[in-house]
Amino acid sequence: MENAVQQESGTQRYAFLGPVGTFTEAALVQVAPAAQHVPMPDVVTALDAVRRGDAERAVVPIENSVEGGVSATLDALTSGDPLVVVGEALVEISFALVAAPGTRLEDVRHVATHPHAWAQCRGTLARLAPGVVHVPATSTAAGAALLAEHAASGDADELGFEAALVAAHSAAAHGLDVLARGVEDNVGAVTRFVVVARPGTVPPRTGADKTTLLVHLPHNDAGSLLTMLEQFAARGVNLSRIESRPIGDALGRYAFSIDAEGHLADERLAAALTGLHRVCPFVLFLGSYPRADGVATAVAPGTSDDAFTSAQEWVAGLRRGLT
Ligand SMILES: O=C(O)C(=O)Cc1ccccc1
Repeated sequence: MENAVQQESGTQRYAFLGPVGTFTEAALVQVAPAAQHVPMPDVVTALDAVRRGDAERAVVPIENSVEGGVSATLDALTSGDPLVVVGEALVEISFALVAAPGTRLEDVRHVATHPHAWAQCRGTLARLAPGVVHVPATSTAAGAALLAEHAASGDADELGFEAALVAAHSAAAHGLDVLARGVEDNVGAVTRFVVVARPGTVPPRTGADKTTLLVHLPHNDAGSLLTMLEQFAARGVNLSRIESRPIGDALGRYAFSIDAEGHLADERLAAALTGLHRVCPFVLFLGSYPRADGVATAVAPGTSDDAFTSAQEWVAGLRRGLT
């Protein structure tokens, strides 16, 4: 079976946040090593490639243990033609500082990298190279690629940065000098990546699944957040992530991006969804998929599939006049 999946992914095109050497590529290698890997310049372009049918899947970062949610991904997933999450991968994150051959640490005043990479290394870099300034890049590897290109053509001075922060595992591959390794502020940080597809079939339930949703609050008064959360709590559904994103039409209007433990096929999760549908003006189902850590969903007493179906049968019986 695994071979069949592998073979199938071997013929599939997976768009990812490129270029080669990003953490996202490392996540893609975990989930579909045999697939065709198609680097994209940013998350929006990677997701749009799936929307257009130019790729079957996209792999993009969604959350990390230091900086929290990746807003660009959360927003791009939920605007435009529908997409769903069909899988996830976890990558341990460690960074290296690279520069054109011959550059000394004391020459480094500006460092190009992805904003999430900068946020995870700024403390260490401030100690290593006091006064150093961040130059935003679309990815870690994109900054390094520019450095390598300009070093080769001898016009590195025009670039506006002297170094790049890259994934430690690919530091050697850029053809640059490694000035420092392990420059992250938090050792053991992890980033979570999602595999995204066009809506269609939902991956089968494994017993260790997550469901991703976007929800608008029922009404804007005291207790509206609680009303939404009660839909999960009353059915014993635990949340592994919840964060607010501005809806964008007016100040103070927020949507909630949520990961719930469980699968659409779980009765307790289905019951939570029906509750949300009743009380919230907008609920977007963004997929049920196996958890990367394989941790089985905890089932509180009275929230198993059997408990839900026997309760439904009892009510059905009452309606038929049985007592
Ligand atoms: O830029 C990359 O290499 C990415 O894959 C995005 C990213 C950046 C920083 C931490 C985790 C993922």
